[in-house]
Amino acid sequence: MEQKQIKVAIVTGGGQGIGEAICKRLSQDGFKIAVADFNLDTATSVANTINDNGGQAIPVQVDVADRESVFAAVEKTVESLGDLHVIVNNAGLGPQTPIEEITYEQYRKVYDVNVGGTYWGIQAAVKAFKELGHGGKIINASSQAGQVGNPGLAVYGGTKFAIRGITQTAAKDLAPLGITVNAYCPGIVKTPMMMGIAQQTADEAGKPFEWGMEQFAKDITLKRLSEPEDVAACVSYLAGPDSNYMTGQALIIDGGMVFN
Ligand SMILES: NC(=O)C1=CN([C@@H]2O[C@H](COP(=O)(O)OP(=O)(O)OC[C@H]3O[C@@H](n4cnc5c(N)ncnc54)[C@H](O)[C@@H]3O)[C@@H](O)[C@H]2O)C=CC1
Ligand SMILES: CC(=O)C(C)=O
Repeated sequence: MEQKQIKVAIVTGGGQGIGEAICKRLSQDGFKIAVADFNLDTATSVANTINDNGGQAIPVQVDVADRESVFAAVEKTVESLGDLHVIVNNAGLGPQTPIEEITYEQYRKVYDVNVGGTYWGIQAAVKAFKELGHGGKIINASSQAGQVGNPGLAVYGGTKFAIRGITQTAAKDLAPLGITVNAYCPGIVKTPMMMGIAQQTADEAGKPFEWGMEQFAKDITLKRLSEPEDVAACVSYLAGPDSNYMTGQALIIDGGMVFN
């Protein structure tokens, strides 16, 4: 029987929402976790909860839009936790940006975090995997909004389509190094980001919050909003050994958002 080896994962945007659920789930799966977030307070709170529950976690402050900051976060993870096997490039921004009102600043900010953060996370992880002398798993956050156009989300959706393309390309580039690269595409998940998008949509139409959420939730096949833990369960599969022969894929969570 194969010996269970303790593995190490870094999760960006781990301080709240989907990233927090991923940190907690991968800890339950036996990973040591670096909870990496722009917000050190929330990262520390998530790491403390994991440690209080018998896991091993450290908080790491990172700005994923800043290449040096991402490399430093990955280096700190390896120094503190002894290894690195998985990076989850989860941090993202999702503002509503009606097409005629997109500004240069909005476009730059969202692309720097969502797309830049994915490039830098991939590069920093590859450097660490090479130095450690083994392969690894890179997991990127796309979205159902990276499969189909969503109203008012031209900037965000553009980044999430880009992340699918980067995932496919990196999978081919990195396969010779024993590194797999996959993405997860959540539907509509109960997190602060999604609440913000629904509120902004409602405000722009002069309608209540529930109407704003319904614009995104009406096509969900399973007829309920996704919990962050639903997404974390899929990421658990991508981070674990059962997905070893899978690369370049974008795992769609609630296909109904896409196939309706
Ligand atoms: N909530 C949803 O319905 C969906 C979310 N997603 C994706 O899942 C990922 C997580 O989303 P949520 O948990 O909903 O978001 P959220 O807004 O609730 O949490 C995002 C986390 O990322 C951190 N963050 C933001 N900018 C950062 C930066 N520059 N450097 C480091 N950390 C930064 C924030 O501090 C926060 O803790 C995002 O990539 C998002 O695009 C995809 C599909 C649906
Ligand atoms: C936030 C998001 O990814 C949506 C609406 O698909």
